[in-house]
Amino acid sequence: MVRFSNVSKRYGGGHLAVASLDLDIDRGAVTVFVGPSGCGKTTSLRMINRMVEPDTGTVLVDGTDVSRRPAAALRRTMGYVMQSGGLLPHRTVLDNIATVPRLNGVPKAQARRRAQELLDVVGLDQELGRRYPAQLSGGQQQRVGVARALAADPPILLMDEPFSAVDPVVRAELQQELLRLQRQLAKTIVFVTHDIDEAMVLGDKVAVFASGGRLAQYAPPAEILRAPVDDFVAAFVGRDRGFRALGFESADGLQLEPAVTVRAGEPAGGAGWRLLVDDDGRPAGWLPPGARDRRGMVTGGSLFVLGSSLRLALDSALSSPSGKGVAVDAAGTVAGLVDAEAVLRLIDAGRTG
Ligand SMILES: Nc1ncnc2c1ncn2[C@@H]1O[C@H](COP(=O)(O)OP(=O)(O)OP(=O)(O)O)[C@@H](O)[C@H]1O
Repeated sequence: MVRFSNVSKRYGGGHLAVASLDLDIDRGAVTVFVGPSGCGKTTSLRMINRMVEPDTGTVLVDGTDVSRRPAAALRRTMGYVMQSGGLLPHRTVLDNIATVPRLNGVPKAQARRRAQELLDVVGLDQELGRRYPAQLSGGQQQRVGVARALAADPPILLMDEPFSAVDPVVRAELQQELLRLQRQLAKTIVFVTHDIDEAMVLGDKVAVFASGGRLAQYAPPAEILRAPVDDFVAAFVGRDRGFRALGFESADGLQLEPAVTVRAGEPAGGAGWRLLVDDDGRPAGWLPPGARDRRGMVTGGSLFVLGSSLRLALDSALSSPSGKGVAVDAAGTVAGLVDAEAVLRLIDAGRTG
């Protein structure tokens, strides 16, 4: 889809911003460029839509050298979302979203109707369409930026640190929204960030750049966590990478223990830890040894939803007051208990088997 072939760039006699980059970006997937500040991520991204021209090498989109296409026409085939949102302050939200379709000659009423639909797509209230960008929160502005990039239905979306100016909670929401959208739209997305966690959440593949514009590793996130190619990548992906890598491991095959449950209102017999459940069989909390009724109940501990990762399975056990994680099915009903050692045994079996 997008291919960098031996691409280099140096600005005004300085250091190499991008050094002999060879990279194939998969169609319909999210590719994340990640790395410390100044390592050439934005420069590489901007070479795709000719906002920056390479000194040597070629960037191909669908087999065509982008330098052979007029820059303005090329850019209209690619959505572009940037950190600041880049919205036009004197235009309403709807008119901002309709910008590219209007440039492409779509009549005003039709472009506005499409813009209205896109508000829904990115999870914004219809009523916000009449406002101006300054009357929106940072997270809302970023959603408008995504809607605007999608307006002409381009096959490629270029996103340059689009979520870095919003707080961590909104940022996590926007990441999940983007993944949801991508499941429906299957665009080719190139996403720049300096946040390795964001890269791991979003990327089907992650390109880790090092200083001097060198591509250090290009692989799916699980592989980068499991097998960083060198000390730079290992340091960049962080200390708890072993634990985070479990987030990409399936928990299928994990043996659950039967749960000793007590329904609210029933006598709480038994000696050890007992799990209190509501009338629908959903977990309410734990009764410690000796506790007779729900006045002695302790809550806390994450739930392990069946089908999710080993990371969540282990976390449910480690965070549980009883030391056993609570596994639930999709309806939230208790399915059994997770023992940390069972998780470790499964990891071990994967290593040796
Ligand atoms: N227009 C420019 N003129 C001169 N030097 C530039 C220009 N744009 C970028 N550079 C330099 O090129 C190098 C790569 O910059 P680039 O913005 O691509 O890095 P980045 O990895 O995206 O960094 P950041 O995460 O800080 O945005 C840096 O050393 C930067 O100072």
